Amino acid sequence: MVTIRFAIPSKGRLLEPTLKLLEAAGIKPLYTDDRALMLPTKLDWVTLVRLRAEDIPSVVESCAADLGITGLDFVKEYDADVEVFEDLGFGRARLVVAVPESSGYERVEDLPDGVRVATKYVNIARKFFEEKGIRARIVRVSGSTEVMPLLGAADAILDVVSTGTTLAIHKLRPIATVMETSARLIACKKSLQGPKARLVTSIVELIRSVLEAQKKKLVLMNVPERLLSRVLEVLPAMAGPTVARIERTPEPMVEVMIVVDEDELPETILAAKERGARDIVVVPIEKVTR
Ligand SMILES: Nc1ncnc2c1ncn2[C@@H]1O[C@H](COP(=O)(O)OP(=O)(O)OP(=O)(O)O)[C@@H](O)[C@H]1O
Ligand SMILES: O=P(O)(O)OC[C@H]1O[C@H](OP(=O)(O)OP(=O)(O)O)[C@H](O)[C@@H]1O
Ligand SMILES: [Mg+2]
Repeated sequence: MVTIRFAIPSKGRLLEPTLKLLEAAGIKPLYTDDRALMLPTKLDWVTLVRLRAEDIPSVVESCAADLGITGLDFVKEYDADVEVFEDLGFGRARLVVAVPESSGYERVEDLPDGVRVATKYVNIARKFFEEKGIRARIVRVSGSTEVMPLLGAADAILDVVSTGTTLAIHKLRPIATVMETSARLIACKKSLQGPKARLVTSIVELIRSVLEAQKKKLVLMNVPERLLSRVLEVLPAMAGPTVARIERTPEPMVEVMIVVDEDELPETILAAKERGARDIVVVPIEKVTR
């Protein structure tokens, strides 16, 4: 039997949202065991492999795992030649260069040659400073980066920022954004051809169907039949809506059912209500398969 290996982060920020996404897509581990690094799933042709997020790009590049979920930052850091699919909507952050508030540096261009930059993104950092024409000395760390300037072990850092709290606590100020990152689904290019292609593609589709569903809601509303055409005017112009007659009401009523993008939801509901829709119910959608 052809089987697929799917690499997922073994810990940290990406772990929970990854498991939630996979579960929604129907890829659920048969059991949980913190020590087990390979986990069979309900789909007997998919095995999950638990790896450090930063090791996933190279493991997927070599096809040792066919698919993986990791941050775009690590794909870039390891310069992995993998297929990168869309944003999964979590693990969103920026990589920034930050300096001590007291340093007086305002821009990257102010940093002198020989500046010591602590980071775990050593390749991204080298490239960034090279392109800026600054001869930086990269100090490799594997965590706790923000404390390095306070210790005197570095003059600046290049690290992940989301709320900015960690920078602020350590009296650091961002002076440049190096890249935006978020969690991505990645695949080995060779697995997208050949005997595994159909299976790998079907997992990509399963995950896409969950992502697409997250952006949409099913909206149900009751509308007096005489106001129907006015309500329909303000509903998004996708395929549909479905209109069903409601039996045994004092005045003729219909139920209108439509799928609406989350972004358009508030205006759609308000406008429909203004034109006479009532009992508006919004229902989450699990999957959208086309
Ligand atoms: N504060 C944050 N907000 C959003 N995403 C983040 C944040 N910190 C890290 N990430 C992203 O999470 C992914 C995993 O990062 P990392 O390997 O540092 O693991 P972690 O979740 O921080 O756990 P640990 O550092 O304990 O190993 C990376 O792609 C990174 O960009
Ligand atoms: O801008 P903020 O919201 O403060 O987030 C940024 C922090 O988040 C990450 O650390 P994490 O919490 O993953 O801990 P770690 O240092 O163990 O990786 C990252 O390394 C930063 O330190
Ligand atoms: Mg971290």
